[in-house]
Amino acid sequence: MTVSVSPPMMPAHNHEEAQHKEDAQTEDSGPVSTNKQSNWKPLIVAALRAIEKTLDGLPIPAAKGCIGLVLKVIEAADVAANNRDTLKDLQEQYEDLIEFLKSLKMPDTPDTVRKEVKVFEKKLQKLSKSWEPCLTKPRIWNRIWNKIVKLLRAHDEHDMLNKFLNKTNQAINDFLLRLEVRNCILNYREMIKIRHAAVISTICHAAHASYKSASADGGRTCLPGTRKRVLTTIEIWALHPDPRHPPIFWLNGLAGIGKTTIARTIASRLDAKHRLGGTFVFLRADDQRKDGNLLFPTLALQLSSMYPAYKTRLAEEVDSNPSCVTHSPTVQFESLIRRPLSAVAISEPLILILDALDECQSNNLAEELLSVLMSEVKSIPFLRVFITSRPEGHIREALGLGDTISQQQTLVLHQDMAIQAEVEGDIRLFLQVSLQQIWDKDTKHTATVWPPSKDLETLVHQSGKLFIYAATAVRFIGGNRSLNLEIQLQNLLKVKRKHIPNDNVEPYMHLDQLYLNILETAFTGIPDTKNNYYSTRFQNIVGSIVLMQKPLPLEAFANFLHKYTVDDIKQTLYYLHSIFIVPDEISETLRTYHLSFPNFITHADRCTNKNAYINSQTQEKFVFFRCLAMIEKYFGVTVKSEQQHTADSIGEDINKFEDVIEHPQDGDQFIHTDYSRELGSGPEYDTQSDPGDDLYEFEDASMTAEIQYSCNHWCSHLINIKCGDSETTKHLAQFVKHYFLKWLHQRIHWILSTLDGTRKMRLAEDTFNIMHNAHRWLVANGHDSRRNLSTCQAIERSAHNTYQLLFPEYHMKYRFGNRITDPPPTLSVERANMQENIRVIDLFEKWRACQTDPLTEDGVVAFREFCVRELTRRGHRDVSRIFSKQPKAIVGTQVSRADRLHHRLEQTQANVVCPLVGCGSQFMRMHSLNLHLGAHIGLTDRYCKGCDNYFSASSINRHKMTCSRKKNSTPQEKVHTECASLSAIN
Ligand SMILES: Nc1ncnc2c1ncn2[C@@H]1O[C@H](COP(=O)(O)OP(=O)(O)OP(=O)(O)O)[C@@H](O)[C@H]1O
Repeated sequence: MTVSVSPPMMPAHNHEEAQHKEDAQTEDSGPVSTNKQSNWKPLIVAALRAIEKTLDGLPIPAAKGCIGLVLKVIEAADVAANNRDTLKDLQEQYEDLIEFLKSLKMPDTPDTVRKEVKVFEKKLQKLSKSWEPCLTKPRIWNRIWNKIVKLLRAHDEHDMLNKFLNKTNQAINDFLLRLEVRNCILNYREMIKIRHAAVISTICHAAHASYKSASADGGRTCLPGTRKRVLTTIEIWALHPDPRHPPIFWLNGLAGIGKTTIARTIASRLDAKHRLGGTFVFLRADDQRKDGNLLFPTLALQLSSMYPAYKTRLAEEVDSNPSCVTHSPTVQFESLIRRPLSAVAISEPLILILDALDECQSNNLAEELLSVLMSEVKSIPFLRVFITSRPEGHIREALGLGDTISQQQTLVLHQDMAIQAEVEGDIRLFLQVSLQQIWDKDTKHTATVWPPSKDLETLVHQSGKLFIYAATAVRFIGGNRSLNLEIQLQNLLKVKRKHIPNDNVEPYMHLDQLYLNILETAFTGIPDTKNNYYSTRFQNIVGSIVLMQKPLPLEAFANFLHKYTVDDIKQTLYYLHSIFIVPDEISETLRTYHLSFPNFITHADRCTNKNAYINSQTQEKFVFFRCLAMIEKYFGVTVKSEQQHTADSIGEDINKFEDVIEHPQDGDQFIHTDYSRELGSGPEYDTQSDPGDDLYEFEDASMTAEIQYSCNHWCSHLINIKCGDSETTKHLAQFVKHYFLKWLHQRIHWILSTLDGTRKMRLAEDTFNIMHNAHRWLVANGHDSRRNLSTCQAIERSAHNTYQLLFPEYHMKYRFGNRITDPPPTLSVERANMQENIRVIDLFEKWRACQTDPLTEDGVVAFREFCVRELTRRGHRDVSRIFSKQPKAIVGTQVSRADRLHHRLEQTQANVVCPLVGCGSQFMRMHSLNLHLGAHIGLTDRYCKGCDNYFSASSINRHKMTCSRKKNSTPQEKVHTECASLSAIN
């Protein structure tokens, strides 16, 4: 901002100005004389004009001419005086303007405004320069001549000044207009940005799927100097400049051979070159990372952080069709990857990485993802996909389809001769570097080379070309500082005959030996008898860790096991630090380093140590019983307050629901299933719909981690137990009789109180899968036992009633045992609309983002209009019907009974405060605030299908009674359930 405008672009500079002052002094010698002059002047002019008129027609032309001249001189003097005033005003205006422009040069002025100020200043300068010569007086030093010239030029100067004034005003107007337009554009852009950010934030994704997220071994990449050939091959493929180069690269190999480490190294190298589009590292122990449905949404989010144009297009796509995020992989790819990518001009390779695809929850889904990639990626130039997995049959099959030669490149780590020749050297280097580091750190004898080359060679040989061996060996030798390095090394080197399993063949023979060696150290000094305290403790602790569906924090795990303390667990795992990550903090999770260990220890052929071998049948039963015990403990003690809460939030219908289950009525539409036809005779569990597998676990802050685990996973342990086990059947029957309904109520409450539509459906689906699978397990036991039959019937009845409660319009179509994934589309639309209604907080946040003033009563009205606009834009039907006539007053808001109750309950522990000025109501949950805000703007979002009307939260209950009286002919519950279920959603 170096340009400056000088105000005196007028001719009245310096001496001129002085001259003016002098003139003014001589002309106006004081207030009195001025007054006199101004009083006399019109009289004189009038007299002269009268004389001029009387001289008309008289033969004295000179006299008339003289009078005319005098009149002209007087007029010119007036114009000149006016010019002086105008000039003065202009000067003042310029000075003001310059002051104002100066104030706009402050550091906090937005760049756009600075730009406009600069342009405006330049314009003013130009103006001043162009007019200065015209207004400058000739320098004549004679005062009389000066005055004469001034009088002669008075009219011209007047015109010039007028033009100048006009031009200046025009410049000012231009400046203001440009500022306003720029501001509007900025606001608009900002709003679009906020809107896009809000849309993108709704995309369901796996938060920790990127290669940068923490992993079990600290996210290590290949040790420099190792895997040179593999890395080069992959990099050449990835960065090949031909856009038609095979777009898919599949790296496969045995467990623990080092695929993930290679993928991570490639990812970090491509990332450094800005060629990495996104990564998804599948992991079976993580609910989101095992979910293939989240692959494309997660990659899309990662791509959007790379390309702004992609982000904009992605937001538009999701905004116009929000369901595309949860649709089939084909639709997801089209809407989330292909179309947004078309907004980006990709002229260099862009790589997506899918690591450990074999850990995707469902084989079918993995195949579907691969087939989408195989058919779609080739049509996007430069887009490439790098996939790693174990050589599983379904992946091999899926990648074997189609024109594989032109589409994909495959590298099999354990079969490629060149790589196999190199791997020994890599493992040697890895062992050498890692063990030497441990030695130097531990002993400070940095001059000694350790381990001796003979021992090193033995270790290299024993590794069997598996990196996992080398990595575990390094952890075994140096992972526990209290153990002697030499002794640990020697323990590893001794391969005992008994550790060579009978039928063990390559490739895991050496790894199994390593695990057996390590396990033996854990049993040192323990009597070799079966069922002693230590081996039972080992079985229960290690068995639970390897069989549980997801790792628990250390303390929660101890609580889950109940009879073992944190110290017991640490003691048991003391010598197993190379296999398990045992955290120091009890709040951190306890887990295995590598999946190869659970595979090993649960196979009797591989794990020949009888004390250590985990019989999965026995241990699954142990974990199942612990789950039931946890649920029993929770519902037996704490459920009372929870039930109160449930009844408040969902309405009384949950109690009616209980009645229906306990005392079925004639009107209930049960579909009595022919078990043999519907479910088959044996336990053919649908592993895809295993409750543990397809679960977005509900995290309830009132529950501890072990209780949450038990509620979510009890059935996934049940279905792994052999059918017909009488002890399990007995426990299951007890559970169904005493706690199943309470467990189901809890889940229904979760489902109904979940606002996120996808999550809601998932939770519902998982709840039905649990019921179906538990039923299947019982059916597989046969119906001969009376107890079995009644347990089966109780589960089936509960499932029907739950369906009726959740999907009242479609309960006739429900068939027990079928998947519930696809409720008819109209249902989804209606539910989506209801959810739109209640997203008051979302809307409010959005609205507040564009507001600066505090929210007054007018603000509430404006907010309500905003809601109407937004809901209409989103295609909500009958928006006008869901708002009452007047928004409620801010102070003393009448909220529903449930809100008031919440308010009262939550006064002690408020988390959120109503943001409206003068209200100040406090709530514990966003849900309650949401209801409350809805009440402020007069949202009547409770819908009754019985009479097709909307009601406010406070009047829906009253209406229910009237409505049921009107509809005597139809089953009362039907209407009530409808009202209740929808009101409960809110
Ligand atoms: N080049 C390498 N340099 C250093 N460490 C390595 C290297 N390759 C593998 N490792 C280590 O070996 C262990 C096993 O490797 P990784 O997890 O990559 O195997 P994987 O083939 O992906 O196994 P899985 O198929 O079971 O997932 C890890 O602890 C890893 O840190």
